[in-house]
Amino acid sequence: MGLIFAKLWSFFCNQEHKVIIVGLDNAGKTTILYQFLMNEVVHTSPTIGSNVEEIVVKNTHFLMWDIGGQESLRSSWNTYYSNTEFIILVVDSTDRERLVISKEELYRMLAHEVTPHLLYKHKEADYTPSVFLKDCGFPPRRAPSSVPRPELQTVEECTVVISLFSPFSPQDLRKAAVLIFANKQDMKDCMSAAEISKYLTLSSIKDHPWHIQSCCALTGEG
Ligand SMILES: Nc1nc2c(ncn2[C@@H]2O[C@H](COP(=O)(O)OP(=O)(O)OP(=O)(O)O)[C@@H](O)[C@H]2O)c(=O)[nH]1
Ligand SMILES: [Mg+2]
Repeated sequence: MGLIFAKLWSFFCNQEHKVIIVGLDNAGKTTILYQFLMNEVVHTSPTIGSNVEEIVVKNTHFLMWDIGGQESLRSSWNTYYSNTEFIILVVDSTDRERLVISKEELYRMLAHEVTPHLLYKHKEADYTPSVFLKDCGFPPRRAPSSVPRPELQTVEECTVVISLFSPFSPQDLRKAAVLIFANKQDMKDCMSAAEISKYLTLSSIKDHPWHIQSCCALTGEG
């Protein structure tokens, strides 16, 4: 009996938690990732695609995805959403001009779900369930290839189909907690976490746990 509990305990303790690190280009995401991993500042160049690292904190494993923040890459952030438990949004606290874009990206992300355009596309002949599931953010290996194309009319029907094929919810970020890093606090004239929180209207976020933290990725403070 004790052995079973021990096994269950180790199974849950060793579970991997998926974290995505998002934010505009130059916000400091990659610097933060490697500060977490190595307690060091690494030389970075703009991330094309993503970096992924596993970080273990007190026997809890986190799979951290650092996703490139350039404008052309932001439309593919949603391909990283499936099974995400934590979102880290990194904001460059000196970048007042683009805080509005960070805000737009934050709310676009939180509103992400199976959108009607997927349903519309589904009516096209070559839009197979595997393509549909892939568009919903599931890895290709989870998408069944041999099942016939179901006739889906509503978001609810899609949700049922997806729940049959995948353990994940199509609204992948629905339960994700959000941590906002107000980075570059070492810089003169940077905005405080309180200012950023107010501008991003974080208090209006009711359906996700969230927290804002000021930090400096260069020193590891915060
Ligand atoms: N002063 C200061 N500079 C920082 C801080 N964090 C990151 N930087 C610098 O900001 C620049 C961009 O950092 P990155 O970590 O590459 O930014 P990123 O968010 O990964 O950018 P993309 O990969 O293009 O999305 C680098 O020159 C970093 O050294 C910080 O806390 N303070
Ligand atoms: Mg980067």
